[in-house]
Amino acid sequence: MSNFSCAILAGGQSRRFGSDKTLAKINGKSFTEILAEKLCRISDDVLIISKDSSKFDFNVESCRFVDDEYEQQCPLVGIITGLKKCKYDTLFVVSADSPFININLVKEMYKLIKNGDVLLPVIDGKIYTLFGFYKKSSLKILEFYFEKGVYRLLDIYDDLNVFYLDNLEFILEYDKEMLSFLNINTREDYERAKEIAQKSGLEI
Ligand SMILES: Nc1nc2c(ncn2[C@@H]2O[C@H](COP(=O)(O)OP(=O)(O)OP(=O)(O)O)[C@@H](O)[C@H]2O)c(=O)[nH]1
Repeated sequence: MSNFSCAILAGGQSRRFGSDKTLAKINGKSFTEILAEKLCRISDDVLIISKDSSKFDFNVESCRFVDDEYEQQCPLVGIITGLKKCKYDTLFVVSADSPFININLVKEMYKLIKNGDVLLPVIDGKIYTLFGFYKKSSLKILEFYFEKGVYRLLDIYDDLNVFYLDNLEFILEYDKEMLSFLNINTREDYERAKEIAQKSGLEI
């Protein structure tokens, strides 16, 4: 087991999806449950963070359901809640709409964290804010911005020591198809995800 906690952010509004996407299923399991099962293989402290944990109807060993500390709707709230409640100093953060994450990539990324506050992958210039590691050392700054009403993560990183993992080869070594970065935002994304799961026979 690794020495980091994991937070599955499952508290969004799913406006583009049209219904709560964190409960949408592939092969009979919700995205959230698929992620919980994967992450509990690499961490003994997995938090499923949402606005109302009673919406979930599954249980996975070493996973805890946690309610957001604040009512505002944004991933920043989920991250702050996770950092306050997690057992380890380092928290892997992932959005609940990414059921295809590769846990070997997550483990290898963790090894790259040295003294920084945050580690985030960058692909084709895009920063993946919800597939990365956040240390407890980032909490004060995150809360400071939240209290000022700045909720957009990209507006906060300048004040944190962020390690940007801008190394495509490294990522491809563990996740050839880069499915870790596939977010399911719309119904079209959902249909595509079901096809991917079926075609590749992927263990998702
Ligand atoms: N815990 C928690 N997670 C959140 C919150 N807001 C968004 N998330 C999660 O953050 C991830 C990214 O959210 P988005 O896809 O940008 O937003 P969304 O509200 O889910 O979807 P849209 O309404 O279509 O933008 C998703 O996994 C959400 O469930 C929040 O307030 N609390």
